[in-house]
Amino acid sequence: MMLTAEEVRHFRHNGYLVVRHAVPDALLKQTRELVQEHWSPADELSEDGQVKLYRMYERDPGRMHALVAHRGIVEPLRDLLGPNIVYVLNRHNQATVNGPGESRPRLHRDVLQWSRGLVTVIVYLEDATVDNGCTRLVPGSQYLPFFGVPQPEGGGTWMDEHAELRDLADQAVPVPVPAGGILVFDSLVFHSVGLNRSTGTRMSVTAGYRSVDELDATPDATREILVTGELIYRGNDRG
Ligand SMILES: O=C(O)CCC(=O)C(=O)O
Ligand SMILES: [Fe+2]
Repeated sequence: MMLTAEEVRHFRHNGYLVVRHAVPDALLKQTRELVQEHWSPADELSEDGQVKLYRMYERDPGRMHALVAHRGIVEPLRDLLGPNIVYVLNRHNQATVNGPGESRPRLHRDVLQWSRGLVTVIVYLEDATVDNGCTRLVPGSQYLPFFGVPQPEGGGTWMDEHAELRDLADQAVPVPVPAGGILVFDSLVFHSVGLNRSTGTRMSVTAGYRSVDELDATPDATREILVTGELIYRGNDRG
């Protein structure tokens, strides 16, 4: 075990966990350079006001694999998800540049429901502080019921579209994480980027992981990358 039983319980109960010093400086620098090669300050802003560069793995499989399969990330994930884990290419797989004053934060979930679960990992390439718009989240909100309404372009669920959830918006807490640290959360936790009141950027990579699906006999290699263990199949339809 890399995480303690208390940390695992914290993740399950509150829905998130911060792991400091997960990514070493050289890998952090290499990833920052990669993002800088693909980012232009003129890039269009996302719904919540950030520049988001999607399909990062496809843009540079070598450097992205080095990051998303790095043991500083995968080892804590093993304690949460078991020994067989895939990185998904079709949710997140993105670099984010949260620029000064740009964001219009909206709390949301990254997936619709728990039985098709996902874990979101945000790797901070620069310090994420209260001032420059660190991620905010509502602890324990992974246990709230299903709030469907799929978005037109896929993605999760916006809290502000559900009147029943309005009072919870005030319960979001900021989670500062120094560069090289990661925030791991149950993708059902309501969260958002924070407003950047500083003069600099807050650069990060957002990644989605899940356990290998023991009932999927034909994993789609074009949409998931094994990062540890093996692609097991345990369906009892094999005669
Ligand atoms: O960058 C952040 O702090 C949050 C990003 C996020 O929620 C997302 O990309 O889905
Ligand atoms: Fe999100």
